[in-house]
Parts: sequence; structure tokens; C-alpha cells
Amino acid sequence: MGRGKFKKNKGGRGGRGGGGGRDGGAHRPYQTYPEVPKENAKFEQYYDLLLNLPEDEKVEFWAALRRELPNSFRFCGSKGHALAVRRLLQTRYIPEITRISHDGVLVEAPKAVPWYPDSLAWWMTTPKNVIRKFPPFSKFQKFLVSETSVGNISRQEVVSMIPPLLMDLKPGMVVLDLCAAPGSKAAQLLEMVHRGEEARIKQVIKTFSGTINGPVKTEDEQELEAARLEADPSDDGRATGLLIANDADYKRSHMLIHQLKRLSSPNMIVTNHDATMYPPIRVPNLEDPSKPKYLKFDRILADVPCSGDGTLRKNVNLWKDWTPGSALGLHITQVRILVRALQMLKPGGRVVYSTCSMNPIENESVVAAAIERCGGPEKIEILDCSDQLPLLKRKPGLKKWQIMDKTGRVWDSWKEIEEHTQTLPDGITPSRLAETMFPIAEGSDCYDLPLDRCMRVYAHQQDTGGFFITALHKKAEFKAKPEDKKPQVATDGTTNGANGTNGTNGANTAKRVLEEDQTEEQTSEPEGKKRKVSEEPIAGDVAPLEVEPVVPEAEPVVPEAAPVPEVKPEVESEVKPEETAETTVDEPIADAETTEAAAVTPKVETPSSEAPKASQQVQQDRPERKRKQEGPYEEPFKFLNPDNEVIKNVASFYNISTRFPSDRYMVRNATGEPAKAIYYTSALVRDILTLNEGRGLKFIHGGVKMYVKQDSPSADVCRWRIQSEGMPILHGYVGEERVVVLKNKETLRKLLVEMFPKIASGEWARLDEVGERVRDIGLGCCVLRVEPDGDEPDFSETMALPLWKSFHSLNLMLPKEDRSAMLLRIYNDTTPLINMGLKKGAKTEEVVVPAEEDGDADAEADEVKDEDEVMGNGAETHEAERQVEEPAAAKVEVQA
Ligand SMILES: C[S@@+](CC[C@H](N)C(=O)[O-])C[C@H]1O[C@@H](n2cnc3c(N)ncnc32)[C@H](O)[C@@H]1O
Repeated sequence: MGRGKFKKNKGGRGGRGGGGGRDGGAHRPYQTYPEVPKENAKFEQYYDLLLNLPEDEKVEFWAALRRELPNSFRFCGSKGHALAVRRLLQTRYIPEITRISHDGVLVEAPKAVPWYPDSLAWWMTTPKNVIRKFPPFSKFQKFLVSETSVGNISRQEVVSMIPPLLMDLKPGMVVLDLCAAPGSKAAQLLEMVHRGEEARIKQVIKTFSGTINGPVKTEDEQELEAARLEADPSDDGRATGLLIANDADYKRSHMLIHQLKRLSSPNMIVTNHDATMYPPIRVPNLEDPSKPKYLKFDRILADVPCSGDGTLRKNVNLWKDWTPGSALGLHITQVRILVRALQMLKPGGRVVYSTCSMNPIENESVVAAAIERCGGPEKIEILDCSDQLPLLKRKPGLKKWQIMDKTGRVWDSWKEIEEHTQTLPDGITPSRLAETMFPIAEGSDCYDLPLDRCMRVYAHQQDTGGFFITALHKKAEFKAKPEDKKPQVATDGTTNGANGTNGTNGANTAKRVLEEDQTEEQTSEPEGKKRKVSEEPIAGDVAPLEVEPVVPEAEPVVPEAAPVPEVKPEVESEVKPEETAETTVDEPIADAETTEAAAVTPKVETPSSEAPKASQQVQQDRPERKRKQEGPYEEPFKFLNPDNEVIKNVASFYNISTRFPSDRYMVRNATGEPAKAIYYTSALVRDILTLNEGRGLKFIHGGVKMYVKQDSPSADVCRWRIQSEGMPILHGYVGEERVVVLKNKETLRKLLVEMFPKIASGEWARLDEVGERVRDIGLGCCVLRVEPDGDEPDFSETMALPLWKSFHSLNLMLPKEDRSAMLLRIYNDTTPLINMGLKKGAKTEEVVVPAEEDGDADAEADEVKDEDEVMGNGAETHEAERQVEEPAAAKVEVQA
């Protein structure tokens, strides 16, 4: 996502409202747009009452909430690579930043977040807009933009980094992220799925080829453990784990794809389902192939939609938009999502539940209600995480709390509401309050759940946003109790509230809400029975999804007959689309957390025929909405037979080792024949995509693009070049005859700066130590293996890049932003790229940045072309044709 898609955030980046930052207020506050008054009487009243903080802490709490949020980011991707990029921050940029003074005050340097492993998360108090606009920060800003664009940095709020760290994810595990968009936590999870893989594969390849060396360099015990072959041995060291990242909102799930695609993982699938009724996924049943078997997960993250009042420092409009009702409409959906997560978990597995809200209605009460429905503490245990992340300051979860209704009246218990209801003339005062929102009453086995094991993080504790996290352990299978059918009751203005409101909308409106709720309840069917969910077929001609037992052969667990859930905090928060849009993205680079916060106020979505909102998605029993909720057509996933001519041709041209699997290649088109791109997946992803075809599951992404079709200069040259994303997976298995080894830093610089350097008529000699090799190697695609020879820290990582040799020239087949990012990273060089194919004197050329994924996966296949293809072989004189043609969106000028 980039500029222009969302409106700029003018909505009141507030100045500091008092108190200090991490340094206790010693540095100068940056005043920007102080338009939104940072006060909301009911909000302050409710949280003063609930949190009951000591007086001095209370002052700090409110002061922190009124201060601007520090800027934070995380180094991501493979561990070795993330550490290399982090080193640049420390050695190149921090010394520069600490010399900058802004408004006469020295700028505070970025600091590592103390509790984040390996110091991969950082924060700084200088606001983003100052970094963007104040010229002394320009180099640092370029670094952030460039590394974010190629996926080495994720702009993520620090508290949002906590939940994945509590998942205890190990190699080989199968993981589900139920509400994953825009994907910052899913990216953390995916990195964990691949932890240690690089080192394990190296180890295996070394044993059969001896060509790849390099010890595992780490002091970290966990890292070493993951790198040991025994950690995930069954596929020659390749990661066998899986991440399924899901989001109910079609448009947001494409943001998710954009975020996750950068990690080039064959072990990941993106789905687009309502999490409250996430469908069972079929997997092979090796013991008894005649019986269906369903996927159960080792780990599930339920980072549910919430009112988001913990993000108020960033989404300042919440100061005016927060109402006591903001959380009420979400509670039931949150419980349903958590119950569904616990159902789909393996016994012994772990669910982490989190929100960016401080409200117990969305937090402790959801945890308690879900445990209660799933069989109580006998079946589900709240894990004590107090020894995890010891440097993270946190508060225990609440064991007692009150609820403020829409009018601002505060209730202590459900009993109190029932008693009050009896005094009313119609005997019922409906609204959105539910019994499960209150602490569980005495008499239930869930009365004394250790809710204090839940974790609450408040803004003042370490200058962050607010967050709630709980880790749950499933001890044994259970059959979930049906939802309580009791009508939801509350006061809704017919009585005097605590704040003296005497509302008038009263019974009629409220009655309608109740009726709607009851209609939803009636859509549920008896538990234990197979039922049809009237889910939209993907392509309009597929049978509706048959919801089948989630797992087990022995004790089938049927997905909850969930009444149609309503995800509509907009009803409560009344945020206008215009206003909310302002709180979304104003970054030149994707700011995952900002967009994440937008998820809590679903009105942020501009209506789009292509992108049904979550609330539309889930209203699946309403026929008139069916057409609208269908996303655009998704190309099917068709796996290729290893005997396919193209696969055989590719294997022979690159002399790919037989140890590399040839039965995991797929294409995304209905014919099932390679047309423009060939993708690669892990074995489990292949099995899932194949076995569930036609079952109505909405798989919208899977696989890493491995080969792309290219016009070749002669018939004996393979027309399928290796795509840069696939290179890290494949290169170790490519025969030496298609490998060029580069050791010298300056040679690489030439290949990065120069597009299409000439190699004919002796010009290959300009390419130093690789000159002769590229002169002699056969035409077509080969692997440029970079093995740095010196001990220069900025040039120490081994890499494999695709190189294309044609009659006259050579070209690194990399997107432009990757070239520029490498130039900046390795050489601190911002030299514009030079197209050596252009005639002397040509000033500029247009380079088009590759498009984002667009459903038709093959459409973006030829994002980087060979010079001969672009220009026609030997067509040096055709000026107009000399462009790196890519089928894409944005155009950037490159000085020639
Ligand atoms: C708090 S955001 C998730 C942020 C995300 N985990 C991250 O780290 O980037 C909540 C997400 O839940 C999605 N959502 C809302 N209702 C849902 C439902 N019923 N099922 C699945 N996803 C839902 C929203 O579209 C939104 O993207």
C-alpha cells in the first residue's frame, strides 16, 4: 500500500499533553496538529473506576494516553538478514541521528525495545512526520522507506509485537491466524515457522554437494535448537510447518497477502472466511484414506476485531468517538471467534487471544465466557506467562469489573440488571448487554478462573499503546456448549443513568435490536449435526460448503452452529468514513499498525463492490446479500504432474538435484498448464489446496513464484527463468553449470547499478572476476551466487540472485526497488540506475514498479524482462523499445 490510497492523517496528531516519555519528559515535545481535544468524560470516568490505579499512577496513565506515540519498527525476514539490516541502523544511522538537533534540542536516538528478542524491535520518540519532513533525517528516512518496501522492516506498534512472542511456536507446527489483516503479527508468525530453516538446509546440502558452506552464527540457544536438523528433519531441513492467515474482509486480506508475500514462504496460505464459523480443512488421512480427516492446529492467534481504545494515542479521533457502547457490539463475536479457535486446536495446543482494547467486556469476560462454553478449567487452562518476556511491564488481568451501558450507567452484575428489568413496565429493556459480559457468578466452575494470569499493558508503563493478551492451553477435547439463548438485556435510556441521562429512544428501537438478535439466534442449528452453511460458492457454481466435523475420527467436533454474528461497532461508535479514513494511513510506507487500528472501526472501509466488509461477509444467511459478499473470482490452484514436459525441461536445463521435490509445482489458471508462472509450495500446502478443491473454501493466496516464462534467444534455452522470490529456496539444488560465483563487492555494484551491461565484443572483461564465466556460460537464466570474499561487515551475507544472459548483454533479474535497496544497504549508495541498453545522451527512462498481486496470479508474471525480449534481439537502435517493461502501476523516473 502506498501514498494516495488513504487520506492523510490531519486528524489531530496531538502535542504532548503532559508528563514525560521514556526519559521522564526531558526532551522537547513536538507540537503538531492539536485539533482534537483529548478528553472524553465517560471514557475517563469508566477507566478511573475500572483500573482503580493509585493516584500518582493514574496521572501518569492519562498523561501517557494524551502524548503522541513513539515511532516503532521491527527488523524482519530471516534472522541473519534482519540482524544485518539492524547493524546498519546501529553503525550508520544512529551516529547521524544523534547529531541532529530539532527546535534547538538534540534528537533522542532510537532504542532497542528491551523485551524483544535479539533487539530486533526499536522505537524512537521523534514523530514520523518530523522524520519525513526535516531534511537532516532524509538519509534515515530513505533507509526506512527502502527497507520497508523490500520487506526488511515492518512499521509495527511495539505492543502489537507481544502476542506472537507468547505463542511458543516451534518448527514444524501448524498455525492459524484467524483475524490476520493487515498482517504484522502474521509476518512474525511466519518468520517463526521458518526459524532455523536456512541453516538446516545448508547442513543437508553440504552433505551431498559440499558447495555451500558457512556455519550457523548465533549465540541464541533457541535459534541453535531450531537450526539443528532434528528440529524439523522430515523434508531435508525445509520447514514443514504451516501458517494459515485469515481475514473476513476481502480487501484487507489482500493487504495481508501484500505483507506476507514479501517473506516468500511456500508454507503459507491466505484464506478469507468469517472466523466465527471457520470451515474445517481436509488433510490426507494416512491411516485410513477412506475416511476424511480434518486439520487441527498446534497454535492459533485470535487477535480479534475490537473497539481499539488502547490505540487512542495513534487514533486520536477515538477521543471524540469513544462511547460506552463501543465494546458492547463486539463481545459476542469475540466470544464466538475464541470458541471456534479452541475447537480447532489440538489438545495440548495453545491459543493466544489479544485485543488493543482495555475494556474487560472485550477481554477478561470473553476469555471467561469462552472457557465456560468449552468445558471450563478442566478443558481449558489460562497459562501463567509471568516468566515470559521478563522485561515487559504489565498488569494482571481483572477479576472483578463493572459495565457501563450506552447511557453511561454503571452496573456491577447481571443480577442487578435482572432485578432492575423486573421493575420496568414491559419487563424487558433490551440493548446489547449480555450476561457473559459480567464476571462469572458464584456457583459456576468458572467462578474463580485465574483471570489475573491475563496480561494488560497500559500506555504509561513503557510509553506504548494499551494491549490485552492471554494464552490458553487446551487440555482435552470438548464439546462446546451452545450459546446462551437468553435475550440480551440492558437499560437503554428508559431509566435514569448514572450520568443522569434520560434517553428517549427507548423501547421501540431497543425492541428492534432484540428482534434482530433473536432472528440471528434462530439461524443456529442443533449441535452435533452436519449442517450446510449457506456460504457463497467461490465461482458461483460450486456447491455450498458442507461443514463437517472439524477433526477427529473418534469424537467429531462440529463447528459451532453460530448464529449470524454482527461485527458492527460502527453502530456504536458512529465514526464517519471520512473521519476514519484520516486515521488510517499517511505513510509513504505501509504502516501495518495504523491500518490494523482501522480494523476496529469497520466503517473505515469505503464500500467497494469487490470488497465486502466483514459485517457483510458474515451475514451469510441473507440471500439478498449473497452476490455482494462474493469476492472477485480467484484463479484455482492446479498442481503439475512431475512428468509435465515443462517441469522436466526446467529440471534438466538447471540440472536440479533430484533431492529437490518436483511434485509441488502449481499454476494458477483453470487449464492447469504452465502459461506464465509456476509456483512452488510445501507438501502440506499442496495437500490442503488439492484436497479441498471444490469444497467452497476461500483460498486466496498460496505458493511462491518459482519460474516465470521468458522469451528465449534460442530453442535449446529454457524459457522458464528462476524468479527472485524462488531463488533462496531453489539455488542450493541448481547444478554448478548454471551458477556464476561472484566474490567481489565492486563487481556486484556494477551489476546492481547497470541494467543490461554489454558482454559482446570483449565487453565482458569489464565485469572483473565474473567476466570470463559469463562469457562462457550458456544463454538463458542462471544463478548469481554472491559469496563475499572480504570481511567487510556491510558485504558479508551470501545471496543468490537470478541473472539472465542474452547474446549481447547480461541482466540481474531484480525489481528496481530491490536493486536500489541493496545499493543503499551494501554501499550506502543512492546512485540512479543506468540502463546500458540506452543510446548515449538519452536522459531518462521509465521503469515501472511491479504491480501488487491481483487475483489473476499469472497476470504479473513477467515483471522483469530480458533486454532482448524488451528490445528485440540486436535492436540497439530502437530507442522507443528500450524500456524495462513491467505490467504495473507506479512509474518512476530513472536518470540514465
Ligand atoms: C485487530 S485487526 C487484526 C490485526 C492483525 N492481527 C495484525 O496484526 O496486523 C482485526 C481484523 O479482524 C478482521 N475481522 C473482523 N471480523 C472478523 C471475523 N468475523 N472473522 C475474521 N476476521 C474478522 C478485520 O477485518 C481485521 O482485519
